[in-house]
Amino acid sequence: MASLQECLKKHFGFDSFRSKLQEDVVKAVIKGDRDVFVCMPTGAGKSLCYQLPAMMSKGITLVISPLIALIQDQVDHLRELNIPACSINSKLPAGERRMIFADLESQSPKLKLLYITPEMVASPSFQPCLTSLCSRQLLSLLAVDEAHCVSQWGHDFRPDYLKLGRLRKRLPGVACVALTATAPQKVQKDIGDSLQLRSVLSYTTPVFRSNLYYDVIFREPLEDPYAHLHVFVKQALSLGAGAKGQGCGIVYCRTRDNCETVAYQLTRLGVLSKAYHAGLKAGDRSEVQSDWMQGKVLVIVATISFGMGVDKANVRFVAHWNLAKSLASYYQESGRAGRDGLPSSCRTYYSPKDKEQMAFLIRKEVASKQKKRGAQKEADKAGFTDFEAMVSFCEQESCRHATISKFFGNAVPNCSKACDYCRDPKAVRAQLEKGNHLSTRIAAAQSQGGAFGFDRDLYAGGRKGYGFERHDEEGDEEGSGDEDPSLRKKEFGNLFKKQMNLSKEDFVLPDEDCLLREASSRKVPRLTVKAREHCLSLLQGALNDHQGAEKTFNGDVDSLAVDMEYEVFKSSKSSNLYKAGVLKKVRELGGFTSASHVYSLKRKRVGAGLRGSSDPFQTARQLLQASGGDAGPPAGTDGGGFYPDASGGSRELPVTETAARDPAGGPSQTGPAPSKKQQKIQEAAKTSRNISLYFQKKALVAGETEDTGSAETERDIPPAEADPGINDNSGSPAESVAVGSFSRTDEVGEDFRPEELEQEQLGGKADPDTEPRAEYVKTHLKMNRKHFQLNGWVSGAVGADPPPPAKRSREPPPPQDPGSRRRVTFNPQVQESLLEVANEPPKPATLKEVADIVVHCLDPLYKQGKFATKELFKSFARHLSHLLAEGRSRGRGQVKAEAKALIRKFFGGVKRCESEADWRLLRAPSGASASDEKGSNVAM
Ligand SMILES: Nc1ncnc2c1ncn2[C@@H]1O[C@H](COP(=O)(O)OP(=O)(O)OP(=O)(O)O)[C@@H](O)[C@H]1O
Ligand SMILES: [Zn+2]
Repeated sequence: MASLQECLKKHFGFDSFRSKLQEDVVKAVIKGDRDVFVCMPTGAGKSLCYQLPAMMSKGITLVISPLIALIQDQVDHLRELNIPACSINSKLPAGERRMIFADLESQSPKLKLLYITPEMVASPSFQPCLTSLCSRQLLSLLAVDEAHCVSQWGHDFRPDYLKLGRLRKRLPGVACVALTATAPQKVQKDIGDSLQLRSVLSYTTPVFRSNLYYDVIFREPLEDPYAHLHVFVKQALSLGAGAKGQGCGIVYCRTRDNCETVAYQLTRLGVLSKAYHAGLKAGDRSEVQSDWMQGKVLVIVATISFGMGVDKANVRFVAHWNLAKSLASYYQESGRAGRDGLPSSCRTYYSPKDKEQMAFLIRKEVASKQKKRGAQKEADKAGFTDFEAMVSFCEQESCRHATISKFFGNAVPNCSKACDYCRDPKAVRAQLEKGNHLSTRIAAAQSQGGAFGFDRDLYAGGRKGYGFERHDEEGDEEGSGDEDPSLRKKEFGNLFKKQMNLSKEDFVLPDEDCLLREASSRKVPRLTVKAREHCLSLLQGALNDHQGAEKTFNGDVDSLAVDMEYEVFKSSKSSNLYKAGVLKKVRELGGFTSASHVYSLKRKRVGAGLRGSSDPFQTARQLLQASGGDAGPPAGTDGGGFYPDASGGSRELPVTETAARDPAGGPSQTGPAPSKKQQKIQEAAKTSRNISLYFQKKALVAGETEDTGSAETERDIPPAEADPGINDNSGSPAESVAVGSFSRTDEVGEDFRPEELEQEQLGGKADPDTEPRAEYVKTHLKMNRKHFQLNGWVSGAVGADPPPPAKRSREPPPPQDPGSRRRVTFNPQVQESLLEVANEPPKPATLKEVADIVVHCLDPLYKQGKFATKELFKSFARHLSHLLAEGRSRGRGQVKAEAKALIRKFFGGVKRCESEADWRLLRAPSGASASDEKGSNVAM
């Protein structure tokens, strides 16, 4: 029999093991007399720990992996190496499936590795196969990848992983290897218990990485946080005067908007940075990633969706602009720095507001988990405790490395001034004291419950614990389409009536964990905390339904709810006004939509990820027909310099006693290049033709060329045939806007917004380009009409025939023009409220709104041929929007005036825009009104 080394070379093309630890694990697994637990960082080569033994054993290795996409990566990779690997999954065409089963049932199956999800392994259809393999002793090893998913304490808990315990019982003679990159102590214990690991050999890499310098900066007290970040980036990348600079960096943000803004600001300050998030088209995303990988872009500003599988050695810093959701994830994300072993920095910008928002999101996530699987208190605490650990990391006066090591059950390391506390404890204290109001709150909260007042009983109570039932989420759960909208209206109305009947003295102070801003303010007469919380939950639900795309945590959208509520609260003088304001926002977001809308989004979302993609397992046929391919020797990977301190060792301890783990771990995704299927997933999530697309990539740098993939973005805009009114600007880069604009003024009323179309797209709307287009438009119109009717909870016109369409205009309606809402007969009280809203000082325009305005203003000029290319038009629109949105709060009217003024100014200087350099000198308006501007050579 060939030696271990020979097999390593023959099958995988590696000359040696990546580390002693890897070699030890492989040997232990091959020996097979004990179960093995492996905790090694991402990219350290865990897969080989079962793949090599699989190739050296007689039978088949069953690999459990949580995601089809991850499985596909692995299977693809193995096939490239000419290794017989396959997966059985629900997406497999019947023919392929039959062939795989036939092979498994044959006397000597060709397959060596069979990848399967925990759901599939527990499914009745797989049982006969499993039994047959067992009874013929053809199962040589059970490998459980991403084993932390088994733990309710782990952030990626997957209930189906719990079924593996039962599976284990059915395979008494088969050794098991459990692998993870993320395992705090209690997770390790769970893994051992749940998988019923026996006499476990534990192999782990210590978490401490001496080359990483950790620090925490309180963001709020900073005068100019972006400038602060910029200084940090320059230092980390050695970009000082005269210095050549080295390496690159990652800034993590929670929201897409933050990504865009931070990237813009850093670029503006001189460090070329690009945003990376799920709102970008797949092509743009891989371009950004590849530019960053190649060093063309120094800083990637990303949501957490970036980084899995990215294996770049010279990341000199990882900064968190927003708080990570747990210490485990923070460690994992920050651990992407310094993989070459050179000194690197990990910084968190901490903000109490961030903390509140994150707590809010976690609570929401927990509530939704509870809704799905019933109360599981222990599990639900995990999110909070892990988050509390993250907060403590930021707020404690102690060594950051020590905090991390303890969290993962390691001994306290010798930090040697590799953190801000060990370097300068006084400065850390001073910073904490500066955030004094914060500490006071924490102290109060801690005296009641956990840090931040996470009253566990309350959380365990789920949505009820939140104060009252949140019907806004019920429809989603049922997905049945038979939800009665009047219930919502009634609930809302009753609540208000009840709350408003309370006397002043009845004002109930907010709970400690109340997320409302200025929660105890009595500014609005008769508006109670409870009513505000209810409104917050409505906004939150609407935002979630509206946005829906970024799956990782979905934090992006939900966190806005708190701000939105506060915005309405701040600007409301009466509770009626407040109520109208909230409803308006909910409606704008497409809230109170019919359950059928909710259903359609759900369906599409599933479709986006899993349906309609080219079958990733097509090559199974070839494989089983032994055509194999001629992959030749595998691409070797240089293993050098990876985690210089990644030493570890085997200890003959039960997992429960193990102290250990990884640097930089995380849910795995092998290979940096996104797989075909992942690209499919990304693509489905991308196709936003909303105006926000104009902002979703680069373009922040003057002189930078624009990708032409935008044509793709627009290809699936519903065509004009559905209604001639849509047609009037076909071919224009702003056609997406036109669809929305048309719709607003069409019979469905002014509520049909381009954002809704975007939502459909982001939510993975069943390919509009395969759906008959007229049907597509019709569906939207119908849906919107229903939504509008539901919104008309005070309307006498619900169900009434729509009046003839208003004159079509390509301009959006004035933002708060009550007259434009002609279709619904409002209850006078609310009508009055809306009028009051209209008289309120203008709301500050969001970047999206600014963009919308800018494109509307620019579109005619594009049509007049004032831009050499469509890309220039878009790039200019982005630039202008950022200029106008930059740090200033003005209403839409003012923004529009300023936009027009700037455009006039610009075209006062150039006849036709030929290059990005043309607008290099264009500056944000300094309060000059449109009428002040002169010299325009364009009519607007
Ligand atoms: N002995 C080795 N020599 C060189 N390269 C290796 C060796 N073992 C593994 N690798 C390579 O290291 C890379 C990372 O390996 P792998 O994907 O198994 O990491 P992992 O620990 O499973 O990470 P994750 O946590 O993402 O699952 C792969 O490209 C793999 O081919
Ligand atoms: Zn320290």
